[in-house]
Amino acid sequence: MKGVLYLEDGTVYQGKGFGKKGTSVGELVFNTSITGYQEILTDPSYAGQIITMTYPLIGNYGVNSAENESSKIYAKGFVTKAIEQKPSNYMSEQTLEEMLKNMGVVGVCDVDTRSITKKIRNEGALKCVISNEELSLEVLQKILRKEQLKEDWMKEVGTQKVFHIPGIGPKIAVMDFGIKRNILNNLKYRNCDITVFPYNTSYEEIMNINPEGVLLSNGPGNPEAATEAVETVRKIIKKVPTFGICMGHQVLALAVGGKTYKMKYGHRGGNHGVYDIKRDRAYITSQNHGYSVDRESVEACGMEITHINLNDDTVEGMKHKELPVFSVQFHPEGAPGPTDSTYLFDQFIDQLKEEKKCQ
Ligand SMILES: NC(=O)CC[C@H](N)C(=O)O
Repeated sequence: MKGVLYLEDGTVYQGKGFGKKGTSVGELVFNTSITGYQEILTDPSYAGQIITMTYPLIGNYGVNSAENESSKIYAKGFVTKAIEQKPSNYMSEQTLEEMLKNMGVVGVCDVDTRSITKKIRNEGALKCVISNEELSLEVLQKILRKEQLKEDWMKEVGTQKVFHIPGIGPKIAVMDFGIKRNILNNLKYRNCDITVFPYNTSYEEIMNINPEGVLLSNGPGNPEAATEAVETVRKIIKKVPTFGICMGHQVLALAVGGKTYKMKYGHRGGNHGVYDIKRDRAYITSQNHGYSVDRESVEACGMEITHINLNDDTVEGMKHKELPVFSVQFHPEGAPGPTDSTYLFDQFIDQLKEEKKCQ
């Protein structure tokens, strides 16, 4: 089966097809992780995107459903140099190709992923059509032109119904913009009593459960499209300690009156150095975002910068100067090592205890 990527600037990459037979349009991005392809694919924050892995050998330890970050793949396509068909891992249940077929994702391999990455780095994330259906370039071009990229994915990928995970610890309300399972696991591990709310839940409904803390999740799309959530978060942070992760961090920035912007090609990978200013420590972090918070805009709205990206100095974390409200752009639950930056979940829980003492 042949496979092809056709980019909006007319560039064509031809290779082999794998996964589901089909054609789809998305934003072409690259991820620099060496492992974690399964967590990457099932991270809902990739909705609408076509993921190119820069590491050439993908699929070598197979797939184990316990590692999924959600029950679906929201990405539109997957691109790798080589895909391993005979994984070696006693926990593997299926090959990556089988997973992509079962979950309906189009794959292309045997293309020069270094050249694709260079292209994205030079020109920014590009609109692209991925296909393994052997269509002509004219047809692909038409499909590419016809389809618009969506920006408000966060409104549909999260839970559609409120659900509760009982616990004996602090009562946490989660605003779900497309949450990764491991964020919930980190709260469960700390015994939290968790209620997860769909996008568009009103401030009143969230406050009805009397939460001790609110967690703003990760999620796909442009944070500026999450207008309803921004309004709700604006009210919440005045009343309840809040912790934002990735999209949650960006929504918080907008809620305090700051700005976000689209980066040229974003940060996606398990190897991004981040400096924690207060702890005077650097952490290797897991990341997946295409937007970023504008530093001056949030500093002018009562926020203090707590974390900085060591590659490009962008904002990686912030906290409110007066309220118990903080956030990070990277994924503390995505620890590339065993627990690297999970101290942030402890910081959140400690803050709730402090607040309780003061009441
Ligand atoms: N992982 C996330 O929450 C991503 C946030 C946002 N969609 C971005 O790309 O910047």
